[in-house]
Amino acid sequence: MTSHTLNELIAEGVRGRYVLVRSDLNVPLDGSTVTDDGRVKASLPVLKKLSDAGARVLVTAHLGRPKGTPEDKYSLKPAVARLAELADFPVTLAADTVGTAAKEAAAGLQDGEVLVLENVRFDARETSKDDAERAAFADELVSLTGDNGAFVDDAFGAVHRKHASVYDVATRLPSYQGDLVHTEVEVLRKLTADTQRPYVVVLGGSKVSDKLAVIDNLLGKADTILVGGGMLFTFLAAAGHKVAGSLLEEDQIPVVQDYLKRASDAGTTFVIPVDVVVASRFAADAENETVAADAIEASSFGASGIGLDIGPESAALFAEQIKGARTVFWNGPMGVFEFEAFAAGTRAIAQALTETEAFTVVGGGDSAAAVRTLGFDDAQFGHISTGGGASLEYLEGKELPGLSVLDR
Ligand SMILES: Nc1ncnc2c1ncn2[C@@H]1O[C@H](COP(=O)(O)OP(=O)(O)O)[C@@H](O)[C@H]1O
Ligand SMILES: O=C(OP(=O)(O)O)[C@H](O)COP(=O)(O)O
Repeated sequence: MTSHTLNELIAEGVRGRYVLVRSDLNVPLDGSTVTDDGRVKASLPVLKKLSDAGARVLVTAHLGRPKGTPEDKYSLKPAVARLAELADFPVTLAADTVGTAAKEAAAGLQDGEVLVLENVRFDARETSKDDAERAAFADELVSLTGDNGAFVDDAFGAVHRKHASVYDVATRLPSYQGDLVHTEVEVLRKLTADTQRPYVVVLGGSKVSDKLAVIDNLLGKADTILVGGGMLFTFLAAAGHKVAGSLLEEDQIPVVQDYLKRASDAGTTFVIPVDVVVASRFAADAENETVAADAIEASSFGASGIGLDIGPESAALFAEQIKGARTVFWNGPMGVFEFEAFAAGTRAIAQALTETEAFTVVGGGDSAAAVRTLGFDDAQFGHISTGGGASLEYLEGKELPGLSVLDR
């Protein structure tokens, strides 16, 4: 199956037409400062193409995980300010998503102008499991496009989400694949069609249950899974160890125990950290010490210690696996890399990826941000993907709602 492309839409003619574009502007922020603008830069080419062709562009995007109601800290303002700085075409942000402000701004849009609607997740219907609720929100988004609108999905990072702005709008408008989605899918398609072994998957980050879910389908596909970041504590707990105040999803312990049981039959080896950097509290200047992974509660911080990075022995163990691999996929920082004291594990893994002969893919908003803020260059990796969860689910072989809905 194939999707229609942005170039086809442009060839059809878009001057004066409203084109709804789903972009991924979910950038990491420090207050209102964008700490990595990778996703903004990646979203720019499609918006420019449409603007140059004279379309009236309406952009939908999310930031963070607000609870279905407006919250200033999840406003798209910083991301859109950065977009406007980088763009050589007019970009503005509507004060709401489908309310009076958005309607008025959309109605006044001129050819070649880009209007970003406020965070779609400020409306609970965006992520609702109820089809009718999502449909009602999608109808409101689509109504902003008049009677000759089109939809372009360029938000690769969100193609695994069956959300109104990703999925439902595509069932209502002529829909096209954006160039970013196209490029990302091409790289991952080649990777899955011809995976060179050993195939090592490195998992970390803080979206623990999301990432644990993908392991199910990676068993048997990956030769080795290196477990770091927030999810490592659920693995340690599954092995019977205490993890003090570290990030733990207790309800996931049986899931992990099941994975550990099935792993050897499936031909997949898990490598779990042997040491952990434990902090007195979640802060950049927290006291910290490195302890054995099975003795987190024996650190001087006792039951209140929080594991914020993998230790140096674990990093060396992981680096060795990466060096012996022929394909490496990495999603999720090994620790809280935003704090220098807890960035060493992530830095060591990034370094190992730059030194291996393997084809390397780094996926995820924060993972991409980590390699850049730690001083690495995009060119040192095979591919830096804007989507972590999305690329993992693609590699699992799962059908992604945001992609299949574009298939004709
Ligand atoms: N041990 C840990 N405890 C808490 N948070 C962690 C830990 N290790 C990593 N993180 C956090 O995980 C976040 C990134 O997670 P995630 O969103 O899953 O990654 P990505 O965006 O690359 O998919 C980072 O902000 C990092 O600080
Ligand atoms: O940041 C994102 O995904 P990622 O952390 O898996 O790379 C995407 O913007 C999707 O966000 P979501 O995981 O809140 O749906």
